[in-house]
Amino acid sequence: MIKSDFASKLKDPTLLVEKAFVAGQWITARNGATFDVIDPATGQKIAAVPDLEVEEVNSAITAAHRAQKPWAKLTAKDRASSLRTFYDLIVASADDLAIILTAEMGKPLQEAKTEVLYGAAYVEWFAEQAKRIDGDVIPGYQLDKHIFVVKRPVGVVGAITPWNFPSAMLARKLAPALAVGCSLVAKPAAQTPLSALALGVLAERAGLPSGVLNVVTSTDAAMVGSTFCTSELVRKISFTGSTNVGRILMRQGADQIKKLSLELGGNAPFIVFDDADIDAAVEGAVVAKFRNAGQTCVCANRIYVQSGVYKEFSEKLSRRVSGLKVGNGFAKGTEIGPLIDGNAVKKVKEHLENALSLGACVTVGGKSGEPGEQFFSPTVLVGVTSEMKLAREETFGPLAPLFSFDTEEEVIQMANDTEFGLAGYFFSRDLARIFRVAEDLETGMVGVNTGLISTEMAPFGGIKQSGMGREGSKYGADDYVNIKYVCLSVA
Ligand SMILES: NC(=O)C1=CN([C@@H]2O[C@H](COP(=O)(O)OP(=O)(O)OC[C@H]3O[C@@H](n4cnc5c(N)ncnc54)[C@H](OP(=O)(O)O)[C@@H]3O)[C@@H](O)[C@H]2O)C=CC1
Ligand SMILES: O=C(O)CCCC(=O)O
Repeated sequence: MIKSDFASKLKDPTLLVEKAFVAGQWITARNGATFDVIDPATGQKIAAVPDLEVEEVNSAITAAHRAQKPWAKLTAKDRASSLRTFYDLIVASADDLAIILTAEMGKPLQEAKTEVLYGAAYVEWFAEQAKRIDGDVIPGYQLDKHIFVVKRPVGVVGAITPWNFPSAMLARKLAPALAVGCSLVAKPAAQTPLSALALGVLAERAGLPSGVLNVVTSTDAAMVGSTFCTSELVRKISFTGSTNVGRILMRQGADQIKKLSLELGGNAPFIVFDDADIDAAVEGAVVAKFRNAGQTCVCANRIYVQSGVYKEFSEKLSRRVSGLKVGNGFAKGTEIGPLIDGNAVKKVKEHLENALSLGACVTVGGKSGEPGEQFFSPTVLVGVTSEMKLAREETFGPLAPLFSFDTEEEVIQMANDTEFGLAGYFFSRDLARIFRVAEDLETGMVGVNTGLISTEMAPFGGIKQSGMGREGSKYGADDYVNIKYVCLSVA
């Protein structure tokens, strides 16, 4: 049983479950194995969930397969109505879901609530879109030929989600999948299974038929991934996480030409031109860099500042960052929570030390271990160059490195000099430049004069090694349907 403090804060304690959700049943592992969920702020165990094995993952896939066709046979309006009920339940439980999220992942409570509502917005959006999975009629190539285009659900979807957005990343996969008539088996990150299980509770309450949504928990992510990829019943994998694991899934899915959506790592450039509103650029940089303590795939990883405003921008950003409050996500006013684990802290330290050894200087931050082992103070680095590790690798932590540049041409070349292409940001007031740079950045998403681009209404996704497919918007359903054309001969 859970005895942690956070559990006593819940208005509805039944949202906190320590069982997996398979075929409409809340199950333990057949061999009784469990694994611990740890609060990254305190290092304390907060729950233990089943450590499922391959047989149980296959049971979930079979259940999803059994449930899928009857679910797809419902009218779009009926599916929309179930999703709308699910959305209403998520919103009604947002405070509790945020508490669970902060406890397992560490982000500040207010940010956790924002994430829960952001995820819910995908459910609402796709409840609306469910009724708009329109086909087409194309003029025939002969007088008797009539060409109808219909969109059919791909079938069972295997979804693998990361720890950094444990609620929203699952919501934005399950919402389009269920809206178009797919069923889904979700595997949340082992570090953050509780938010996904809580969504399972609400899906059940919303009356989603058994097996339409399953949540399997396991420490053997490689087993779950390969089971999804090799099962003939799973027709599509939707993954958010590291580029490395994305590659593994692509290789494993190759034999069956598995349909894939991959939302992978980024190395986002954030550019401040001489003509920018510097105060707005500072605010944009704080959001783009320090949201979720820098643990977001769209976080600014490389901040390029034109030489004429470098001093002003670095001073203003350093001042602003020095005011950010670091602490336990449950503490009032906390803006930066802990990093997810010791490896995350190690990576930030490594990037920092490498940059310092090559000549960079810290203007603010640079310290770890306060108020706990997994905390890292928000840091600004000046004198950064492209030889440093942080220019090539995603830091995934609260480290803001400031590069200097002189010309637009030079910065576009620097910004695009990466195998990643997820998000890019820039600040400028020159309209012609805005169009040029927005077109020239090799990324799937561009924020102009803003550091926040995430919304359920826009197509989220990357190019190059940042992945394939889009989540959200009217395009988001495309990844979950097959296009079929019917050629009808009526003379
Ligand atoms: N695009 C993004 O949003 C994210 C990017 N990242 C990047 O990746 C780095 C490492 O983070 P990490 O959490 O290790 O990311 P991973 O890619 O390892 O984890 C993401 C998800 O994939 C699962 N997974 C791990 N290995 C496999 C496998 N062989 N087959 C199938 N699924 C697998 C994980 O399970 P489990 O947790 O149980 O191991 C988790 O559910 C970060 O520092 C960051 O740079 C990380 C998270 C999100
Ligand atoms: O880091 C991620 O994988 C998700 C990005 C969150 C968002 O802004 O949608």
